[in-house]
Amino acid sequence: MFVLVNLKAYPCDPVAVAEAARDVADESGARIAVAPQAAHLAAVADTGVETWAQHVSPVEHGSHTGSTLAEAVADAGAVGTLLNHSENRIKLADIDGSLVAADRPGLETVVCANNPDQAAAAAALGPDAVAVEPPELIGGDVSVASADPAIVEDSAAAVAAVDDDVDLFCGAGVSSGEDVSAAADLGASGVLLASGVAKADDPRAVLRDLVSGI
Ligand SMILES: O=C(CO)COP(=O)(O)O
Repeated sequence: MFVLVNLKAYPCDPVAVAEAARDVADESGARIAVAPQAAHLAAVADTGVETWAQHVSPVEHGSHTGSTLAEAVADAGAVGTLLNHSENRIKLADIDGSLVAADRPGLETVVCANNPDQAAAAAALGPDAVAVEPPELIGGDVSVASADPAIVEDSAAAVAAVDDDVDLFCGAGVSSGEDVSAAADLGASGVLLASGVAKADDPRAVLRDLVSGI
């Protein structure tokens, strides 16, 4: 199971979380990545943790003020990017364009979706993975795997029906090893989470618990 920690715009110390994630990945052998603010990518990557961007724009080098260029996030040390997060929805054509952009410097890609139909549509665009995250459960205390197990199972089936090579991740409310195991049992091969780590008093302890069942 891949554990992808999205720091969103939370007021945590991205380097401290990254160091904890790096250490827990090293000691457990689990795959853990951290997706900080774009401005913090280099500092996070310098810790040695696997580093992801939260978004890249559907643009090439050129006159695109305010964009997040895929090559720039890769230069800063990112190896993957989220796209179409529930809090940063983009048009279908732009998801496609951002996937093309991410592919240029070889970034791995996870496209977020609200439900199985969107997961299937996202899978058709050929990302490495689709992450299903019901918006109403994001930031809450109850994991998607216990609150809505069917959405994970149905999304896994929907994605597999479109393209067997696309992985299915899930997220929203994931904060414990039990949640990660439950997600795996439902057919997910990764989890996407944020507040459980970014808002924790002791992110290292939460990360250790998250990977305890992997
Ligand atoms: O949106 C999410 C991860 O990208 C999920 O957020 P929470 O883990 O805070 O529910």
